[in-house]
Formats: sequence, C-alpha cells, structure tokens
Amino acid sequence: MTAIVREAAEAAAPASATRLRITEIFHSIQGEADAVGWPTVFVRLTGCPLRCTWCDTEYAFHGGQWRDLDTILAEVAGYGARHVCVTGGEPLAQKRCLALLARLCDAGYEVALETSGALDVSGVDRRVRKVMDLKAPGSGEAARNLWSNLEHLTPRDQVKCVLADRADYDWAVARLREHRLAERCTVLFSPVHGALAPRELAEWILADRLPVRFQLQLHKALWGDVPGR
Ligand SMILES: C[S@@+](CC[C@H](N)C(=O)[O-])C[C@H]1O[C@@H](n2cnc3c(N)ncnc32)[C@H](O)[C@@H]1O
Ligand SMILES: Nc1nc2[nH]cc(C(=O)O)c2c(=O)[nH]1
Ligand code: SF4
Ligand SMILES: [Mg+2]
Repeated sequence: MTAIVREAAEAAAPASATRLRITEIFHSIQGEADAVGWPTVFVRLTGCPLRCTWCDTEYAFHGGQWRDLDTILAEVAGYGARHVCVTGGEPLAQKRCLALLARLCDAGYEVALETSGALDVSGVDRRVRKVMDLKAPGSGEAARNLWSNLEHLTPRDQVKCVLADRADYDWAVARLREHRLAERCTVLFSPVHGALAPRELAEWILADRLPVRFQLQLHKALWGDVPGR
C-alpha cells in the first residue's frame, strides 16, 4: 500500500469511537504560554485545516497514527509529569479531542490546549486552560478567526497573537482595544520565530504601555526548531 492509499484508508475507517490520529507524544519543557518552564507531556494531534505562512509544525499536517484513548493516557502517564499540553496541527479538528481533554483532566493533570482560534472552543472542558491564537494578517489566515470564541474564554485562558511584522502588531493592538481582550484573560504577544526581532516587539509593547505579556518560544532557545522538542 502506498503512503497516500494507507492515509486515505485510515482516514475513512477510524475503527473505534475513541481513536485519535496522533503525530507524536513527547516529554519536554513547556516553551509557551502560562505553564512555560514546566516539564510537560505533549500530545500532538495530526491534521490542520489552516495553513499559516510561518507554521513551525507542518510535519503534523499529514500522517500520524490512529491511537485509542487508553493507549494515549498510558503513554502520557509513563512520563510522570503533572502538566499535559494537547496541540497539533489543530487539535480541535478531531472531534474526539474533547474526550481526550476530559480524560486527561479526570486523571488529575494540569491540561493546556493550544488551538488556532478558528474552531469552536465551546465544548472544551472548563478545567482545561485554553491557549487560543488570534491569527494576524501575516499568517494568511486572519479570515478564519472565529470571534464568537472570545465569549467562551475565562480568566484562566490565554489569547495569543503571533506577529510577523509591524502591520501585524498594529492589527493586534486594534483587536486588543476593540474586543477588550486584556479584560477577558491574559493576552500574549509573540514574535514569529526568525521573522520579527524579539527586541523590536518588546520595545513596541513598552512604548505603547500595553497590558500584554511578551513571550518567546523557550524550547527553540534550548533546542532550536526541531520536531519532538
Ligand atoms: C503549532 S501551533 C498548534 C496549535 C494550533 N494549531 C494553533 O495554531 O494554535 C502551536 C503554537 O505555535 C505557534 N507557532 C507556530 N509557528 C510559529 C512560529 N514560526 N513562530 C512563533 N510561533 C509559532 C502558533 O501560533 C501556536 O500558538
Ligand atoms: N517545548 C515545547 N513547548 C511547546 N508549547 C507549545 C508547543 C506547540 O507546538 O504547540 C510546544 C512545542 O512544540 N514544544
Ligand atoms: S493553525 Fe496552528 S498548526 Fe495550523 S497552520 Fe496555523 S500554526 Fe500551524
Ligand atoms: Mg511547537
């Protein structure tokens, strides 16, 4: 069977109701958002309906393996970490992601979800900390932002704007004010890795007295831009 035929067959026949397509499960230092620095197990779900120009995980768009929930939970448990981050690809593109998140919460983990902001987050377990992107124009995917998602954020969640240039920054500042984002939850501004100089973004945030939290991808400082880290 060729890889393409196998992929099509797997996509058509997820045998059990509790299977998800997984690109990788790995143990690393959380490099982004509120839980930055904590030893964390990452569960990266395969597939994404978006194509952000600067995406650093294109390898998660295709392939992966169908894994059932019990097997995923068992592998996560094997690392003995308190924190779990469910990411992708776009995790919410697989409906069973909601069951995975609930099972991880039931098991007692601190659970974070990295999501694009383009898919409905209303069904996500309230115990999960959502880290929701708002895609700026430089991503090429700003039209996909599902603004109704803002109503489902709580103070434990975070909104993240990943910015490629000054035009993206100006867009994000306008959205911050328009939607009173900082009154809803923590707002993260992060430079696109290798595109916008981190110091430049830091200076803009300070000059404008913005109530946002600057963030850099810590794992890339530690290990570079490699899969599974
Ligand atoms: C790979 S995405 C997966 C989750 C989901 N699809 C999303 O976009 O949030 C995880 C996080 O990495 C960020 N990211 C991806 N490529 C990046 C890059 N080149 N520089 C900085 N952040 C990046 C995304 O914006 C997102 O916040
Ligand atoms: N170390 C590490 N931290 C991360 N936080 C969010 C990640 C992601 O790809 O969603 C990520 C990742 O890929 N690696
Ligand atoms: S939504 Fe996330 S995974 Fe999908 S292309 Fe954009 S950054 Fe990559
Ligand atoms: Mg990543």
